[in-house]
Amino acid sequence: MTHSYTIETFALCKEYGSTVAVKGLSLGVRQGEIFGFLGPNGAGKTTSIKMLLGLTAPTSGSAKLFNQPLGSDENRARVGFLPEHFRFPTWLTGQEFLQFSGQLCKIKRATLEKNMACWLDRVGLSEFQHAQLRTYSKGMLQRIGLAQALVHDPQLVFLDEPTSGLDPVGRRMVRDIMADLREQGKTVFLNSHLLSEVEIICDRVAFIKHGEVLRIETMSELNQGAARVQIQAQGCNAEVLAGLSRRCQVLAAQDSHLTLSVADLETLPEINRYLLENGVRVYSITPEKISLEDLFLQIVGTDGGL
Ligand SMILES: Nc1ncnc2c1ncn2[C@@H]1O[C@H](COP(=O)(O)OP(=O)(O)OP(=O)(O)O)[C@@H](O)[C@H]1O
Repeated sequence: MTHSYTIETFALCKEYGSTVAVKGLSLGVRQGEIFGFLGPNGAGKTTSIKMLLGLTAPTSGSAKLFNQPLGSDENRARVGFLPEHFRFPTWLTGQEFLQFSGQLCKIKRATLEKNMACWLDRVGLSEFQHAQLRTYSKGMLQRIGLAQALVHDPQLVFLDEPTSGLDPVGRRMVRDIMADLREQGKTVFLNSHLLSEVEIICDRVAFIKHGEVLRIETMSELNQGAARVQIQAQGCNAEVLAGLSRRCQVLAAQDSHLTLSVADLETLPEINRYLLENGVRVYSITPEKISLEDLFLQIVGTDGGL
């Protein structure tokens, strides 16, 4: 199956003096996916986004957005960006701010008017559109920042910690917006430390550390893949345990409690059948999915990135 890549990077590097912020980043982000970009503090996530946006030049390597070199004028209007630390023009009202952002992308006035009303409503700020941004709360600024990233109807949006400062309702709103964008065939590049949210919404995730991609995972495969399994059963003798070990990894076996590690949840029916055929009385089989947080710590380590 061929994929059309919205983002492709080829050994992208960025050095600041002796600091290597990004070290040979190579990845492809497909059109219509929500791609999570995960890594510890200082891993090079923001620097990578800045290079992709043409805000800072790579030291070496290259990248393409929509099959065009970085920084092309044409791409600028196709891309939206919500930075982590936005310096908002606080003297503007919410509406003026969206108008200004939309005008920078040179979209037609009538389209901009329509999009502004739509996004102000979607982020729950219609009522506050005529108030200056200086009067907005942290969460309201985050909401208007998101509307700003989307008001020109971009094909690709970079969201850097979009839910920081948002209440649970706001977080759900951001997730729903991302899901809608995907539905419309748009691409979302999400930089977030909130792994419980990433887990729910992303299609694929890249783990980076010290400016390098350590691993790329497909979330659906992760959800169906390896798991730890707790089994309550009676009658498991040494012979049965030896047979089990040929089918999966037996992590612990105590009295009537077994802990197994399986490479694929698909092996569970076979394990159940094997136990029953050998006279074991099975009371429960409970798979425990490996959380994205566990995987993050496993791949990136617990030492942090700094
Ligand atoms: N303008 C700069 N000048 C010098 N060093 C920089 C600059 N910007 C980033 N760095 C360094 O590059 C490395 C990567 O920083 P970056 O901000 O990309 O990390 P990050 O993954 O976004 O981190 P966080 O999760 O903390 O936001 C860090 O070591 C940082 O100190």
